[in-house]
Amino acid sequence: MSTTPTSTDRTKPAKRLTPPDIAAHKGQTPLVCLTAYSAPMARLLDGHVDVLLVGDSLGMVVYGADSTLAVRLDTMIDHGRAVAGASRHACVVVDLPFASYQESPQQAFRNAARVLAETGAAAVKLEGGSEMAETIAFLAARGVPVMGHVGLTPQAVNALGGFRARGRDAAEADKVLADARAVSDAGAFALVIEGTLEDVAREATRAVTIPTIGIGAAADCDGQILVTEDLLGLSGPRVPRFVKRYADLGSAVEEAAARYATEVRSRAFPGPDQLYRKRSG
Ligand SMILES: Nc1nc(=O)c2c([nH]1)NC[C@@H]1CN(c3ccc(C(=O)N[C@@H](CCC(=O)O)C(=O)O)cc3)CN21
Ligand SMILES: CC(C)C(=O)C(=O)O
Ligand SMILES: [Mg+2]
Repeated sequence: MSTTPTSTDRTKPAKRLTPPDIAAHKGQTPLVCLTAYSAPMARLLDGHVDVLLVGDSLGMVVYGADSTLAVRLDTMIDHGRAVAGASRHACVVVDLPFASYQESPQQAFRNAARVLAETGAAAVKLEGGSEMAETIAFLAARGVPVMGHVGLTPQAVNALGGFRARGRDAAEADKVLADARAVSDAGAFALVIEGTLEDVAREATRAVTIPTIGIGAAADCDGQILVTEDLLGLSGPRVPRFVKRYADLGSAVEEAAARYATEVRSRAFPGPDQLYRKRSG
């Protein structure tokens, strides 16, 4: 008897979205993108998103640093492997961390190749515009799909003087537009535009041939991304303006911890169901 495969059929591998599938979304329905750093989160999000980004924001969100600068390539690879292994539908993209690609196209290729080979992810993301065009072309020509990232580039926090929105004056607006064009022309398959004035992000989206993925950018972008912990209420009281909270899991975690603490102290936990006892009778 033959059976019709359904989306819940786990006997066949699901067709995972590829970088070319993502690129084909230019001007189509918005791309849904979220960050994931762990296997359980990847499992929960995978059926709902097109892209899972293993972002170097994990340095701030998971490891508590005040910038992304100290994140190591090995850390990105460990988290990338967890996310790629626990997902089957989304296109998994891993951020190249600070100082793992800025030195030369050769350095970028060596480290991006490790990411693809050791994680199972399909693509890397790197920050920067015209100054990274040569590197993006070098990787793209050698089998490494690249997602770009312009506007507010957190790895340049020291050069930018803080996590502040870009494109506020004419010179900055021109720079973001030129960067977006350079990344697209260099052969990136998609482009994150972060923390950029709405008009500028909208114009950049019109100016490039690849999908733009906004975060604090514009609803007109070809997709949107947020840090998952931010929208779940798990990343602290102060979040960037561009975050919308869709749940308050922080409060749920605190309430669960408080109930557990009460039950341990009163010896209500563990109860009979949580203990190994000889069968009676
Ligand atoms: N949890 C988290 N969410 C993020 O979106 C995120 C990270 N971490 N870490 C890496 C980068 C850093 N990002 C940030 C961090 C802070 C602001 C921020 O505080 N912005 C202020 C405006 C500051 C100003 O203009 O002076 C804001 O109110 O949005 C923005 C982006 C975005 N990325
Ligand atoms: C916020 C996204 C775009 C990112 O680069 C990250 O999570 O590191
Ligand atoms: Mg990042």
